Amino acid sequence: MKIRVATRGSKLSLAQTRLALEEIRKKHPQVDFELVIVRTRGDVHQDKPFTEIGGKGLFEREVNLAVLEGRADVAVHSLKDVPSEVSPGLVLAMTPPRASPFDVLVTREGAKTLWDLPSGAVVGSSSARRVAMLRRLRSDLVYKPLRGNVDTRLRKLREGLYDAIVLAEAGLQRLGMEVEYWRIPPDVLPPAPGQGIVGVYTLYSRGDLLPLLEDSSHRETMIQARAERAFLAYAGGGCHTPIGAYAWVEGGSLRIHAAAASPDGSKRVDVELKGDPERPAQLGVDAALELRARAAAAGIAL
Ligand SMILES: NCc1[nH]cc(CCC(=O)O)c1CC(=O)O
Repeated sequence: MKIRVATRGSKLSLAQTRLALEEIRKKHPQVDFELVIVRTRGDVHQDKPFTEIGGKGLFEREVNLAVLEGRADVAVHSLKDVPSEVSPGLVLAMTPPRASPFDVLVTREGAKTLWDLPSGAVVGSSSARRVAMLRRLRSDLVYKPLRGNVDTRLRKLREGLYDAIVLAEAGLQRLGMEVEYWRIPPDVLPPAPGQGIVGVYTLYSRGDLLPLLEDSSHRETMIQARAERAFLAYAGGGCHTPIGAYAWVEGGSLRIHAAAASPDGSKRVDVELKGDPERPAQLGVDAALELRARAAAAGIAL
């Protein structure tokens, strides 16, 4: 049996895709894979703002098109980059074990904390979530947009364009980068829903593939993925709303922490709930509705 795998061709995408395929192969050594590398508009225009080339999630949709058009059987994504409404017809069928869900601060001097940066220091990030949540604690720092792949971002830091940058720990781990950093506690900066999770998507109708994918999937990661994705779908955040959520299993129950902030960081609301690991989507929805109510009461527009 051969599975055609649609993926972006960046170093990080290929590392993530390889990880997912290795996980499937552990259970199903007879399966062969063929990569279908999709060169998306996001790979061609690295430096333009998202809004100019079609908005967040566009590149993932271009990869999904290969599945929808029958040029591939599955599509592999970094879950946090998949828009809240996934392309119609596709289901999340498999996730390898999650890497770190957390964000890290990399400064030019190494592993310095947010509180070690001098007033006026320039922090690079294009994420509304990262900027708003950090601005809340350090409104005296200067936040500047920063795009590009992980290598590019680290290069811009080394070149002195920034004093510090914020990255996903998962990206650094998967690329095997040896950089010193400070892991930002999740209560300071709640992760993006799905951060650190790789998702393998296929069509609902692929009854021939779904069982094979499902039994290669890492159970706890899939529970986290379902809770965080349901949260995202119901939180109603546009791509520029600073929201974060992280679900984890602890002592037999499923927990979720979610937060929303105003873009300038002046307001923030948090929600922590416990639920049944057998019903992860329910917990995600509950957390989203509770967060929306608290955000509305605090005057934060979601
Ligand atoms: N938006 C870019 C992106 N998409 C996925 C990752 C790696 C982390 C992950 O797999 O969630 C990154 C890099 C980053 O945010 O620093």
